[in-house]
Amino acid sequence: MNGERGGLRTVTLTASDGARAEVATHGAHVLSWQAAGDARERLFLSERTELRAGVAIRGGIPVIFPQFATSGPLPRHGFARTLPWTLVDAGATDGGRTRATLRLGHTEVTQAIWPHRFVAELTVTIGGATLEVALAVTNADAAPLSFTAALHTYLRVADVARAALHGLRGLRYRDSTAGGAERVDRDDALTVPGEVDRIYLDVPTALELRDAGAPALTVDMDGFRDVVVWNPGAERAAALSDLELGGWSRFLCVEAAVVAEPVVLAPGAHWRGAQTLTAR
Ligand SMILES: O=P(O)(O)OC[C@H]1O[C@@H](O)[C@H](O)[C@@H](O)[C@@H]1O
Repeated sequence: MNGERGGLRTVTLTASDGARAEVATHGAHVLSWQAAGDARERLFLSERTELRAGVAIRGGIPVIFPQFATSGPLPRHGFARTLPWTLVDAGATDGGRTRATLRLGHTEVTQAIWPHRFVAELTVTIGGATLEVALAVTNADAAPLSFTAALHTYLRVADVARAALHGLRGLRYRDSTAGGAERVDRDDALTVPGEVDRIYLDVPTALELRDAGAPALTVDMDGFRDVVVWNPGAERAAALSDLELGGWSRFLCVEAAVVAEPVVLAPGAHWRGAQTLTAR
């Protein structure tokens, strides 16, 4: 079902079991998700975010492509999150779930700053307790292309100070709050005492977010090797003009990512990465 939110066109997906998600064509951005039989909103969306063409949305699931953060010459986090995508398919799947696919290809605008021909597709599938978001990229050029990417998922929590992310113990991470210093996580669970900005490398297992105010949520990755965990903390959040007062305490970003080693695609080659959230 097509609609509008702010100044953006949206597609609302409703599965037969009542699961629901809203996706803006701008950025192929998932704005909202509710699991079947549970009215709780699972994603955080800032009350102060702008919803208009060309502007990055604070919350939901920004699609980061073809550059993570400032790791290259492109605008921070690439251009996919601020460009219009095209809805190419929506409807029920054979398994009784509901899905929508949006596409972004090269244009004069992208080629002016990133001289590659590509097709990116984002497929959002809901049903039961899960939301699956899959990013697929095809190199439509005669030369190899390389990119980094992430699904910058803002998971809603009641209070980030009482939330804990399990499954990272023993893994290496780059600490972006310490100039990218590499460390090994020795904690039973990641908690958020202040700013957290880490790139975990080669994450082999599912993660579980436990939040004192809501049932747990698991995050599964397929094709994405890394996981970025980010929360600005109170001090840095104060400088984010698109985040409401105290908003930082109501989310933890857990981002399926491919950052440490860029994906390199030969001409005609294809890559796919997916993140599945499951409400417990
Ligand atoms: O404010 P932006 O551009 O949406 O980025 C938010 C954050 O995104 C995270 O992925 C990065 O690790 C952080 O360093 C960054 O601050």
